[in-house]
Amino acid sequence: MTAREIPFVKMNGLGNDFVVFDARDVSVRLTDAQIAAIGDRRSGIGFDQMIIVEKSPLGVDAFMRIYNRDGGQVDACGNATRCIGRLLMEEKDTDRATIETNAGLLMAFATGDEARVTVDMGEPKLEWQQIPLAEEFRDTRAIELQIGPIDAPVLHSPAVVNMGNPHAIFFVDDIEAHDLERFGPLLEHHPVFPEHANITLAQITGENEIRAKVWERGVGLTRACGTAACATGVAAARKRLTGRHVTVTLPGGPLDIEWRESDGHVMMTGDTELEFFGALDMDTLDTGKPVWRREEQGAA
Ligand SMILES: N[C@@H](CCC[C@H](N)C(=O)O)C(=O)O
Repeated sequence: MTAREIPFVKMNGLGNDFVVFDARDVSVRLTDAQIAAIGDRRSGIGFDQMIIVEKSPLGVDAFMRIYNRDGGQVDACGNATRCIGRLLMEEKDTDRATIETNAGLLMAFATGDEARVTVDMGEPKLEWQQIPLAEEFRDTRAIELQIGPIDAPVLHSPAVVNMGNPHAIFFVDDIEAHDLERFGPLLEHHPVFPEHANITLAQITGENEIRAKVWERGVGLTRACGTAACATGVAAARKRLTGRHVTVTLPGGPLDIEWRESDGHVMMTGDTELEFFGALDMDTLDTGKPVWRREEQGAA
């Protein structure tokens, strides 16, 4: 490793993938353009989110900073929380870790299978100001949207939930019958969402079984979105479409979501994958084609 290289780990949760930098002992500061260059799947390393692990100001195991592929910083990422929880638990050789985020403190728990991690994602926020929405809606189980170019009436009344980030969930009969790639960007930027929103299509497929696909704010279609799965579980239970313990199956695989009765917290359990270790040449970041390499010995 040369002086200007920084190590990274490539991980994913159900195919929602991350480049993770450890900035606990070195400073990693990147511009929006540099983040977008690293995230580009053709000319960079490629990721849905970039994660920077920092020292926790509150003194817990670590602080997790999250960036979408467009370079925007966001407060929550469920799949990354499981991945970083796994890294921290392996590092400390313990069965739990506490992660500070801009959305609060999150706890990760080992399950006995090193790749499978449970995370306490905290309580969902359900008031219109907390989503946030631009205008008052008393009942966030279904809000009426005015959307010109989208013709299907079913796509006008999503449930909205904040899981540390804003989500709109449209319950439909068949998630394949709607072109999420076409209307995802319109809904993400709808004026009712002043901070934009992650857009989910959800289909009830059985008792406590949901299929979903997600257009992520700042990214686009992803293989999975952990906070969207949590928000979908909460919304389905609030609408009495399911109970409080569901399996949400995304294109990348299933997540077990339980909205606990005892304290209102959302528990999420699912797989993580450590893809490879690598090193990034910091001197090439502004060329638009960052140079990086895999570390052979790290491959898992
Ligand atoms: N993939 C994530 C969510 C990442 C942030 C999201 N795109 C946003 O802008 O809020 C997850 O697994 O939760």
